[in-house]
Amino acid sequence: MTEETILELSDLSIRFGNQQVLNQVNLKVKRGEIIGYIGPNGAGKSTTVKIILGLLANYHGHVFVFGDNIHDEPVNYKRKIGYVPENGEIYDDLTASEYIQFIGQMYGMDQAEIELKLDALLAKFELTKVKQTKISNFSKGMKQKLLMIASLIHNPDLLFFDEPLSGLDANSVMIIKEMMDQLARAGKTIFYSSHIMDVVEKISDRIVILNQGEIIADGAFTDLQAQNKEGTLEQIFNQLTGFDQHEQTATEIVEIIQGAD
Ligand SMILES: Nc1ncnc2c1ncn2[C@@H]1O[C@H](COP(=O)(O)OP(=O)(O)OP(=O)(O)O)[C@@H](O)[C@H]1O
Repeated sequence: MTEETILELSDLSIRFGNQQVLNQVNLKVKRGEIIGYIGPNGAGKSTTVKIILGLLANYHGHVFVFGDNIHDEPVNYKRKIGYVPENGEIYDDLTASEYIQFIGQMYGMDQAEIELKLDALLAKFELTKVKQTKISNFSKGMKQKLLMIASLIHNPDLLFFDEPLSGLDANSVMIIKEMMDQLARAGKTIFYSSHIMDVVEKISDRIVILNQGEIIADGAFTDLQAQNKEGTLEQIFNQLTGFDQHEQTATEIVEIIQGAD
């Protein structure tokens, strides 16, 4: 088993105005790892991914992908990356086929390979019938499947999945979870962000918890369990992020909705 580092963040920091959004984040990710990158809303998860993808430049520290500093090698590494964004920008006026063709061409794939993989993947995701349909007519789950195809068509080595299961039905969720496991075993590295704790708990080799721009836990689920009193990832997460008010907050919301007597 190789110990090759695929991704390294070294003292990664960024601020927006007065807000320190990432504060000296250090992380090394090995080939074949599935990293569950989790944290409360606003913790800085998407910001981390955007920096790694080269979409934000005003950061401090260093980002190494496949061994190269992305500051010195800003384009080449992107060919081997796949990305499912949380709120997928998808070109509604294109058909499913046109969209995937466009993505495949962007990655420099040849036409025959795009066609072959497109048809095969559409069939597996049960989208063959809508190959020539405009994306604006797709359901949420259908769009999500198309984003998944777009992120994988060029056989990337490093995948960023931000809530990839959003809107998918139970059968599709099982396929994607199994697919991620098999991709990792084939040597792909997956950086997985989600708020669905039981999925993160089951699928991740390693869980990194980000809170207010800082890593507050990093280890296998069993390590996190050993270090904390709580049992499930959801409980560990709530304990580490200092949240024990869910019942009280829910009660107050219900009171507001119902109005004071
Ligand atoms: N371009 C920007 N300009 C100003 N502030 C920003 C910008 N991008 C992100 N932020 C702020 O940085 C913080 C972290 O945002 P980010 O989207 O990284 O959080 P997140 O952990 O992905 O949250 P969520 O779980 O809600 O998706 C938030 O307070 C957000 O308002």
